[in-house]
Amino acid sequence: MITTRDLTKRFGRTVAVDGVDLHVREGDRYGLLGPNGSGKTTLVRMLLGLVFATRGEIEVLGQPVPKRVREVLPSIGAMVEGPGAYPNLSGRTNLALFDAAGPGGSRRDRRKRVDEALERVGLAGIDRRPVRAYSLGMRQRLGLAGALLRTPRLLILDEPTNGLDPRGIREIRDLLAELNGEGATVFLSSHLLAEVDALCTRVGVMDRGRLVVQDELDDLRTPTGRVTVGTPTPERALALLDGRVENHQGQFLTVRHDDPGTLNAELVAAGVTVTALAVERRTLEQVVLDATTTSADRVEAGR
Ligand SMILES: Nc1ncnc2c1ncn2[C@@H]1O[C@H](COP(=O)(O)OP(=O)(O)OP(=O)(O)O)[C@@H](O)[C@H]1O
Repeated sequence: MITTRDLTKRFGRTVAVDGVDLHVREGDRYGLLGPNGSGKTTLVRMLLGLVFATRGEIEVLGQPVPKRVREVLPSIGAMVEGPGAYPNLSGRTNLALFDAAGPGGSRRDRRKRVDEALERVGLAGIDRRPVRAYSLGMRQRLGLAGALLRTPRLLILDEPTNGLDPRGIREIRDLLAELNGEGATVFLSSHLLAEVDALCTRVGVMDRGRLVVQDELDDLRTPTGRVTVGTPTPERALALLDGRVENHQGQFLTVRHDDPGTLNAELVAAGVTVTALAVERRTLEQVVLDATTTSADRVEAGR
């Protein structure tokens, strides 16, 4: 769906995007993570032909970008850096104008399409208020409605939940999962780990212009070599596993062990009731921390 090779963008002496090989496959829910300034927005803009690359190649929906970008844009729903809207017009009028810029049938069809898009993003009840009176969250939803007008095969969204409250974030996440279930590939950038963790199946991590991680989320969450055991008799388990328990809290023990099966057998054979058993895995946060350098605004003490 999206492939880049050695994609690079320089702004003067700044290398905003540095040799990125991106692979987004059909059906993915791909989350591009990275701190502010790591190059996400520049990368997203290049995918849409809004910024020209200094070096490298881009293919979106099988076509080279920017050369053939006009052919693929009708199949893409995009929202990049704060939805642009005419502030003095209502949300509905803005969307109607946006819709009018594309192909698409009778007046009735167009109105229906606008209504459906507003409904999907939770703005069905909007009145005639101008967009300038909208909250950031409402603007964000309006931008998303614009991206959904033409049942896109591919959604490219830069920080889609920016400015939304927790409930709004949840709603947009559910909506994106639903659209993905209906066949749309979702590619989004975010600086929020939890958001990507909750929604995405595939993750890329940017660090100072470079793509330092790209993998399935499940494959990134490798086991840590520890198993969490729940038991109503933790003392007995502690005595049995002497020296292998790293942490003990109430009825839960964290045990250094590679194989939950043999651990369980050992506990049961010794008469310990096991009520829970879980392999501990690396969190996405750990993956990101391991892959990235210290944050750009941190100043280390010199020696
Ligand atoms: N038009 C531009 N001119 C000069 N430098 C730019 C321009 N656009 C981006 N940069 C620089 O490129 C780097 C990457 O910026 P970019 O906006 O792509 O990062 P980001 O990860 O999207 O961050 P944010 O979340 O803050 O948008 C930054 O150092 C930024 O200052």
